Amino acid sequence: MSGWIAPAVTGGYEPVKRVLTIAGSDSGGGAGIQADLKTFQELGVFGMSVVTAITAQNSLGVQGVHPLSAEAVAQQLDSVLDDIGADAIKTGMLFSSDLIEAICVKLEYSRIRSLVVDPVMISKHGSRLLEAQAVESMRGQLFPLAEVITPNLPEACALLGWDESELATVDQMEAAARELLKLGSRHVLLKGGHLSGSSEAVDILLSADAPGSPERYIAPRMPTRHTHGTGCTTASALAALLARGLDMKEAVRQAKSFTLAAIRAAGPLGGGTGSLWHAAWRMEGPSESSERNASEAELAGIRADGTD
Ligand SMILES: Nc1ncnc2c1ncn2[C@@H]1O[C@H](COP(=O)(O)OP(=O)(O)OP(=O)(O)O)[C@@H](O)[C@H]1O
Ligand SMILES: Cc1ncc(CO)c(N)n1
Repeated sequence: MSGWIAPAVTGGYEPVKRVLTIAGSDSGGGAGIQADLKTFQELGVFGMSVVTAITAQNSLGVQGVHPLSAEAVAQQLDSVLDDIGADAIKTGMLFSSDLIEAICVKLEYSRIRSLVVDPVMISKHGSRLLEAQAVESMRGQLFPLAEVITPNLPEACALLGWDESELATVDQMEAAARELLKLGSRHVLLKGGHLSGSSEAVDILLSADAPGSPERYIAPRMPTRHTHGTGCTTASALAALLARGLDMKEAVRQAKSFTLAAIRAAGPLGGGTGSLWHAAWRMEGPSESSERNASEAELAGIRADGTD
């Protein structure tokens, strides 16, 4: 709690929540730190950033990756956590085991409860954003600290050692979520954006409190190629909403809805995969209402099915 009361996106005044992203910079502005900070601002929390790597990146791909030293990352973390503090933290591109180890030392010490780990590995264009040998550090050291991990399908396969053909249906997604939960996080949100041949975008939430009861979140799949930054946006929205005190199921519902609105409004910036428009949710809800209630306004189109 920051002790700072400010105008809230939901109307009225609220204590300001502090949310930190630990991630890579995307020069094109669509993913990484840039997507995270835009999302935080839209969802009414105070955004902060610890940069792990600079990428030279645009809609066509990743042209360069320049990691920072573990010392530079640890120093940024100290600067933020020793003074300002954080109500939630989201991690994205962490690049190497050296960086993961340095980050885990600080996170263990800070005892942050709402840690959202987006296990970023490979960009949509196929560039490595996490060294292959760092996958083990992520699984073994970072996941047990996480409130929730948010892998996409290729990341889930890499984490479990599965072939992608073994993760091609929603039932297989539920089986994968059960295996991912064994890696030590309190929740798993397995994102189905990469599930081909489906008219729906289905995500699975599984909680350690109810490991036999997966929850399906179902949205219409937007027929667009402009999806750069969907994963970063979902995970940072989740961190912002958890910081604001929503429970996990409601936070997932609203994070998915926020991302869906941003995908719907995404456009052709550059010659390749365009980026999301993070301000879109403002236009989709009943903006005439001063009691702007995201759980109704932003949820048009999202279904949550308990499948116990
Ligand atoms: N075309 C689409 N229409 C609707 N929702 C989508 C679409 N593509 C992805 N999503 C949703 O966006 C969210 C992010 O999922 P996705 O699997 O794309 O993440 P990702 O692969 O990690 O993204 P990134 O490219 O940033 O790494 C999920 O909730 C997913 O269901
Ligand atoms: C810096 C960065 N983080 C995450 C992603 C998601 O793939 C990306 N493309 N770039």
